[in-house]
Amino acid sequence: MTPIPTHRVSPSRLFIQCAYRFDSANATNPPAASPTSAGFNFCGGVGSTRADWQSTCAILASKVVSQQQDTKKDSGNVAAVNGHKTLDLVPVNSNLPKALTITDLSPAPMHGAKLRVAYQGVPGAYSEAAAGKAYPNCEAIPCDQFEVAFQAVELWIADRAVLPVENSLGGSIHRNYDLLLRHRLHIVGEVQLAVHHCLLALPGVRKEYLTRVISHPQALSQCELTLTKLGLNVAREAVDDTAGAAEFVAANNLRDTAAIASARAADLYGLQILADGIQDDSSNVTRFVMLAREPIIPRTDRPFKTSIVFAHDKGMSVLFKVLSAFAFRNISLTKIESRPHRNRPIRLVDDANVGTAKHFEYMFYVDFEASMAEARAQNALAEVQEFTSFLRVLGSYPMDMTPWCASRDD
Ligand SMILES: O=C(O)C(=O)C[C@]1(C(=O)O)C=C[C@@H](O)C=C1
Repeated sequence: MTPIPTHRVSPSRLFIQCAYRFDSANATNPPAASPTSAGFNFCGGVGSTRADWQSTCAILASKVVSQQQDTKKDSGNVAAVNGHKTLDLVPVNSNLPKALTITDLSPAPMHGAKLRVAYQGVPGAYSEAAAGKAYPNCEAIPCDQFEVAFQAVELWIADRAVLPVENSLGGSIHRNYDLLLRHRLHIVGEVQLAVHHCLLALPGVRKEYLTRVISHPQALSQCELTLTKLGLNVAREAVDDTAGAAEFVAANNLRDTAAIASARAADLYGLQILADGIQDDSSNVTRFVMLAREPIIPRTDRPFKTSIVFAHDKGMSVLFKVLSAFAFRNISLTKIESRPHRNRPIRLVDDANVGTAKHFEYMFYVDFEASMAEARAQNALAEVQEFTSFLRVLGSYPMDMTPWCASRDD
């Protein structure tokens, strides 16, 4: 069997300060939670008893309601952008040149050419298709590792990176959650892609000849049951990306190995499709996020999502308190993920001199359905900061609302 090469992993570098970073190192001087625009001041410390906590929650909930009513009253020609109100005072005259707005400045730098979008994999990878869906007509730049896609943006080789974060069958792509934290890029969008896997082999090869199936680990796990149903109880080996697996089979003229990849990969690398639609569920979908060096300006005129990551040191029911900061403001959470805290994996808890218990420490990633331009989101985060030792907004970005379709031509 031809061994599968391992790829180089480049070291990480360059850190850019996050525009929305709330850092508990500055906890004595917390950032204003837009108190003037919302008529709502940041709530101070929360008492330690259950009664204290419940009454704080009740106060918060009533303030949120009155704040929402106030916002409705003074809407009119005043727009709230990131907690600041802007007035539209100039009468419209269509003959005059239109003033540039902040949103004209925030989209992609175009270099007079196509937007350059880095993705992990080689042409034919699903990440390439996601890049095309997110930015039609972009120049997709293949990268051998996720880390390299991050660096391509950090070093201005690319304008955006597109990164898979979760799949409806395989779950979260944990490595990318860790990378989001290690790098300083901002999430500026999301895109969901129907993933339709094919079993690919050299022309003339039959299923009976196969001794091995290779693909990206996510693709292998998404097709696990179907492979067994097809009688392919052969070795399954993980490689860096699906299209790379197809390319490898073709380049090495392997007649005993099949790849799981897209129909486009079959075309590109001259392979035949032995079986079509081999994902274990026809509604197999992967969610990708788009990353940029600068955040986009959050808006309120369309549905937005915000992604945060936080950690906490100690305290009772911290996770409950954090999640209720969203619940009391009717903000829906769409995702929660925990990852081991790399810098502080474990915490020792003194148990009244009897002994010490060890607790694992985590970073929590939460996605919620609100824009950072909304006072309710700003207030929720100001409150979350009270309970956490670290809080970072990874991005506030438009939700992918495109109707989902399971077809291969999606
Ligand atoms: O290997 C590819 O083609 C990829 O784009 C990566 C990836 C992933 O990481 O999940 C993307 C979508 C599919 O879920 C399978 C693999």
